[in-house]
Amino acid sequence: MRLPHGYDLPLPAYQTAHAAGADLLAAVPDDAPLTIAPGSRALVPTGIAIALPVGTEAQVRPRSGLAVKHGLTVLNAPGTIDADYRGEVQVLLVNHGGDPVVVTRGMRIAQMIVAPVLQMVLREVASLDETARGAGGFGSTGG
Ligand SMILES: O=c1ccn([C@H]2C[C@H](O)[C@@H](COP(=O)(O)OP(=O)(O)OP(=O)(O)O)O2)c(=O)[nH]1
Repeated sequence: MRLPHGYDLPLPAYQTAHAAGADLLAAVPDDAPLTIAPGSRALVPTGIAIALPVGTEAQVRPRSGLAVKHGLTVLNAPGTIDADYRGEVQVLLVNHGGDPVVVTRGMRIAQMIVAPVLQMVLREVASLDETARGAGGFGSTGG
């Protein structure tokens, strides 16, 4: 689904045949680009909402090019889009560079990866002795 302010933008797309992530576009207004000052963060709209298959998530990850060129990355990377979330996908950008970064409409700001999810079913035990391994770690096998 495209939200009203995202209508004229292309949908996120894979840039190569086997790319893991589809690039997310900034859906800031044409006449109101967003300037992110050094050390600041901004929640950037993408104009899209998605319905993921049950048993999957989408991860919002940084684009390496923006990180190396501008110090721009995703603050909460990887951002988690839950399968039952139906709101707008947003990208929390942070500017770790020394110069302000201007985010314009349609700029490829991050990438979205769909991945499988397993939910835990936790079972409480009274003691670690009930488990085959116990608490051994940090070289306990002699390595
Ligand atoms: O980078 C992100 C991360 C999350 N979300 C949306 C989708 C996700 O399903 C929802 C909640 O995210 P999360 O569980 O990480 O946030 P929370 O702080 O635990 O919020 P909530 O209390 O709403 O679960 O916000 C985004 O649009 N972009």
